[in-house]
Amino acid sequence: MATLKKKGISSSLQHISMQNIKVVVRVRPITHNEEEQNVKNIVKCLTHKEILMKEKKYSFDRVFKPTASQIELYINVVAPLIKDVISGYNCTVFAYGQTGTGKTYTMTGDKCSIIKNWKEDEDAGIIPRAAHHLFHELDRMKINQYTIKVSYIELYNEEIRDLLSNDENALQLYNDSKGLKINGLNEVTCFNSADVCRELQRGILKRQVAPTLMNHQSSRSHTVFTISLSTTESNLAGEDILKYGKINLVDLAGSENIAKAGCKDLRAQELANINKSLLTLGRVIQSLADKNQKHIPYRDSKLTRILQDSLGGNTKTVIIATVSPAHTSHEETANTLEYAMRARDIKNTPVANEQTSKNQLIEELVKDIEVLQRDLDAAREGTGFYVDRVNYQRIVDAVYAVTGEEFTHDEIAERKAQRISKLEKAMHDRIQEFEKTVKQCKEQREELKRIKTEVKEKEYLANWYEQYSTATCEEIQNLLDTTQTLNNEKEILLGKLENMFKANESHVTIARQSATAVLSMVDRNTAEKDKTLNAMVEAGIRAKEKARESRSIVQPFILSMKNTANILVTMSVNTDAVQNVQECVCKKIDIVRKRFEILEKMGEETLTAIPVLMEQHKQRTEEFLEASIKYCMRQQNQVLEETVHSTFNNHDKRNEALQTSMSAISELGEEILTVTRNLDLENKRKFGEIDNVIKTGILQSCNEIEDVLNQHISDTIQEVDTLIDITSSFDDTYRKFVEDVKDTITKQVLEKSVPPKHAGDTPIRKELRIPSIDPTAPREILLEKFKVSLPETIENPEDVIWLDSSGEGID
Ligand SMILES: Nc1ncnc2c1ncn2[C@@H]1O[C@H](COP(=O)(O)OP(=O)(O)OP(=O)(O)O)[C@@H](O)[C@H]1O
Repeated sequence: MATLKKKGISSSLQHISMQNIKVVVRVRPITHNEEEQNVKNIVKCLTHKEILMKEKKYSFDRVFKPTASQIELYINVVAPLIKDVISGYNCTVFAYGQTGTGKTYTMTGDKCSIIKNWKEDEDAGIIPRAAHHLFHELDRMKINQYTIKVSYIELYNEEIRDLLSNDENALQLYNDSKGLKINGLNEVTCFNSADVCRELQRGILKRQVAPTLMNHQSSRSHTVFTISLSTTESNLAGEDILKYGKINLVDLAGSENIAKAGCKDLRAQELANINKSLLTLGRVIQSLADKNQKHIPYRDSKLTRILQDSLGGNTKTVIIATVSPAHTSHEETANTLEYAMRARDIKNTPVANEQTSKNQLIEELVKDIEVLQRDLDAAREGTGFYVDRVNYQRIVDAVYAVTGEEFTHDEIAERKAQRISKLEKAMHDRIQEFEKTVKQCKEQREELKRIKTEVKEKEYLANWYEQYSTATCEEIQNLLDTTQTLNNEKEILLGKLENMFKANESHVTIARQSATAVLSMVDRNTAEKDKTLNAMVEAGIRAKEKARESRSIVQPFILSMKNTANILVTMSVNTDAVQNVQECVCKKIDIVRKRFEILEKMGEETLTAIPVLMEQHKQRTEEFLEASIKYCMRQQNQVLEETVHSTFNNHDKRNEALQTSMSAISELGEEILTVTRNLDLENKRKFGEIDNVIKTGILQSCNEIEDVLNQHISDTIQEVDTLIDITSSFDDTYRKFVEDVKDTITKQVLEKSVPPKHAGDTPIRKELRIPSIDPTAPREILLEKFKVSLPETIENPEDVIWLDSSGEGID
């Protein structure tokens, strides 16, 4: 609801002064039509305050020549009012004049477009410019808390229509304790000047216009565009103070006579109504100007009721009288100027609206609610329309205060009846509206029911989808977890594989080093063995040489003995000679004894040397064994196995060589034995011959020599046999050692190089090479027979790759 009356006066705070309404005249330029019709200019602007028409001079607050721009008029007439509005004043600007003189042009401008700056746009009228100026000024003054609302009404045929509402029904005027109000008026909040312009454009489109002879788009109605401002500021006490101000921008319909305007029939009736409002306005102005006149006929027209406060009230008012300079409009121009001159005498008492604090406002609203509550209670208790007695008295007092008239009870009753019938009509309309609404509600309820069912279905589906998506998400999560686990396991396995590869690589390196070490040790050992064997062979050779030496020693002796025997045979009779021979034999025997002593010593040396050699060999063998086992512990993989295998092959070759050597030694021993035996036989034979020759004396010596020789030879033979046994036992020990080493290496290698078995792994099949084999022979029997050759226990024949001697598979 728009309040058109002052809320009250705070006399202690406000400076009250009477001031005349400001009246300005604007003369429009001669139009093209008028130029073509050779219309004469009868209006002359003498100064910026005086105008001359037909030798009559008129003075106004300001005169605007035809060449005056829109902005010039705005700055001089309206701009000062914007600051007043912000200060809490109500202001009104009228455009009054004959049709086609530029009222609408002045108020809104021809295009009525949204302007960017109130100082710049050439064609903009007062309303768009004022809107921009107001927002600009609030901004400049740094007032942040404000609300701007606009309303736009049209007064047409004495009916008020809301140009910002879609409702075509006429609005009712009424008075309440705070003044005149328009029931149901739409007030639109605007946040910038563009919003204001948009609302103005919307209203203009609804405005009643019709072509007349004088204006092809003549405004047939009076319009009031109101911009209301409320600001909130804190006072010194820190209290929020609300300030209100507004500006009414009034574009009146043209003031012309019916004949000139060229209106007929309905238009004539329309014009009569327009003129009624304007005539009442004229009378109100006349009455206000006449200081003796007490009754001001505001109530004679709605226009004057609405503008009551702007004419002789508390508002700051400016009237812009628009005139045509054409001689053809002489009469209307004179009327307008006269009209305007009279208006100059109207005195207003501009007072800023009372500033209310928020608390006051709340109190007022509470009071309003109480009033309404009382009316409501009264209405509930009886039939028809009831007003609370207190409220009724207030209404009567308010009417008296506004009109200055006191009504009789009959008048009041009549007015009340009128009002009641109006209210009943309104109620009837409301009931119809209510029924319509109920029907709509029912339809909407049905629709709501349908929507609810739909929503339930959708909810069910949504739940289902949610559950399904949750389950799917869980499954996906599980899959992701599984994938992650697999990835982790894969990573671990890859790591293990990598470690295995690295370990294998290092195993291969170690195995190669070990193999090299083993080979070198085997080589060393073989060299030692060769050395020992050589020493033994040398010992044998030396024994053989000793035997040969013995033989060479014995042979001359035997020859000597033979010669002696011959001598004895030939000279047996000569005792002296025999005696000499005996002496000589004795000497020879001494020599032989000495020689045998040497021989014996040599044999002893040989016997002493052999245990030393054996001990050395044993020691070296133990060292070798120890070192070999130590190295063999590091054997790790297949490469080593192959290496060892090849090593064993080489070793077998060495064994063969050893065997050959042993055979040679054995043969040598045999040879020595044979030679010794032959020597023995030869000796026996010789001694037999000597025995035959030497019958006494010498025979005993010869027997002794023979015994000594036999003993020596048998000792030598025994030594050689012992040597052979030792060699043979050494050979066995060596073979056993090699076998042990082989077993240990194989065991270690297999233990280390066989990768850990996993479930699902393909069993590793060992290669088993059988030299001569019947391919059809049962594998179990073959495995049983040859499993001793395998490095590890294998129960299943399927785990073995069967190869023949050439390495070809026989599976
Ligand atoms: N001061 C001016 N400068 C230029 N053109 C003007 C001026 N005043 C009026 N006009 C032009 O005159 C024509 C009529 O003006 P406008 O419609 O504003 O008259 P009006 O007084 O509002 O008429 P009505 O009362 O019939 O609505 C328009 O085309 C307008 O552009």
